Amino acid sequence: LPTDEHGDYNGIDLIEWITSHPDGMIHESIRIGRERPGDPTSINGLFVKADGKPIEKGETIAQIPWDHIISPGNAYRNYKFTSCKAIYNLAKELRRGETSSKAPYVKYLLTQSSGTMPGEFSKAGKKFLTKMLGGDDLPPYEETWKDDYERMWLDQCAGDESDEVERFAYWLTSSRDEDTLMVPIYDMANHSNDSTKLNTLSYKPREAGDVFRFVASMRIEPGAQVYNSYNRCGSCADVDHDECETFSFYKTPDLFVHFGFVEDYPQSWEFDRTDDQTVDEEFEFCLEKDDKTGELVVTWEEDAMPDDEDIAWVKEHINRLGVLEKDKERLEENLVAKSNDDAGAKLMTRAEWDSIWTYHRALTTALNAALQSSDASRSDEL
Ligand SMILES: C[S@@+](CC[C@H](N)C(=O)[O-])C[C@H]1O[C@@H](n2cnc3c(N)ncnc32)[C@H](O)[C@@H]1O
Repeated sequence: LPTDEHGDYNGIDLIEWITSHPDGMIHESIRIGRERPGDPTSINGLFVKADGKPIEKGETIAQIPWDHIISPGNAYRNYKFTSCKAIYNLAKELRRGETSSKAPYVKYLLTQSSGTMPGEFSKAGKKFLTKMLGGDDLPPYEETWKDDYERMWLDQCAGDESDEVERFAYWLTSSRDEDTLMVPIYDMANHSNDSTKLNTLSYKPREAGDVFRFVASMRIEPGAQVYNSYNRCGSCADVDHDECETFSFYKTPDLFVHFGFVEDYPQSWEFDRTDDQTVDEEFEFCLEKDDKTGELVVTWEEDAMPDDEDIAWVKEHINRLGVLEKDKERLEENLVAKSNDDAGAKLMTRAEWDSIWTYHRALTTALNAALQSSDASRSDEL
């Protein structure tokens, strides 16, 4: 793959391929690469060149022709969110590799690592995540993550369990597609819902054959990162409906399931104390960080405040998560494989371990913030 002076992928081949099509366009100020060029620990994404012109509000960042998108073909409908055909088509292109008509994109996709989503974890990783969640007590709830691949791909799409390319394609679409479309360049934008950072809007093709457009929703300064929202217009978003062309109601735990990372603030949480569907036991809130004080602020969904039983349950989980953390060193010794090849039924990879503990921190923080906020509003009522 083409690289910059630091040896980081720079997407020049992708940009040339897209702009060589009459309908293709990439803003001249766009840079593909690492957040901190040359630092392999920093994330890959889309940026405005430090020495480039700003991208003005309303300007097109990227326009991707239909032929350059991996899609379900004529079966595409812009209101459909899943498609077996799309995943089969992606697997077909991945197999073609260099000979694919979409080779610059396919070659980049083939460099992506697998195993980052909880549903892809080793048996030991899944088991420990389940333990951390108190069985099926805390989100993400098991039915949303544990057997996703088996239910969605093997059962619903009649996928082949022994086909590693199909498996890779399935997980790639989980973390990169936009409602059944794999869209080059656009899929390099990382996620943020921070209103000072989220700087784009996206417009899907109305029908097969149309282009995909990615547009600046505010001026983006040289050096800044271009962000997309992976759960735009969800419950914590306070946005104009015109901005909900692409949308999702995923909450923070769902992003962890589908993308393998814990989003920064603002976050959205929903806890369901019982699995009895006939009783309304959920409580849900948005969690934001106050820019000035740095304090966390909880905003409760209307009619979704916790009651006394919920609060006792929250305390129990905070306590349980704390006890687990005290045992971290011993658990690490017993559960983390020295090399990824040793991961399996008994041992998990280092990356799985780290990811589970990042999520543990996020859960503990969210539960503590909920507890404090509920205590504060109760004492206000007295
Ligand atoms: C659509 S891709 C975005 C581009 C990707 N970073 C790349 O290198 O090609 C989605 C993946 O990027 C990563 N990602 C996106 N936004 C992130 C964020 N705010 N924090 C951490 N990782 C993020 C996650 O691994 C996610 O599964």
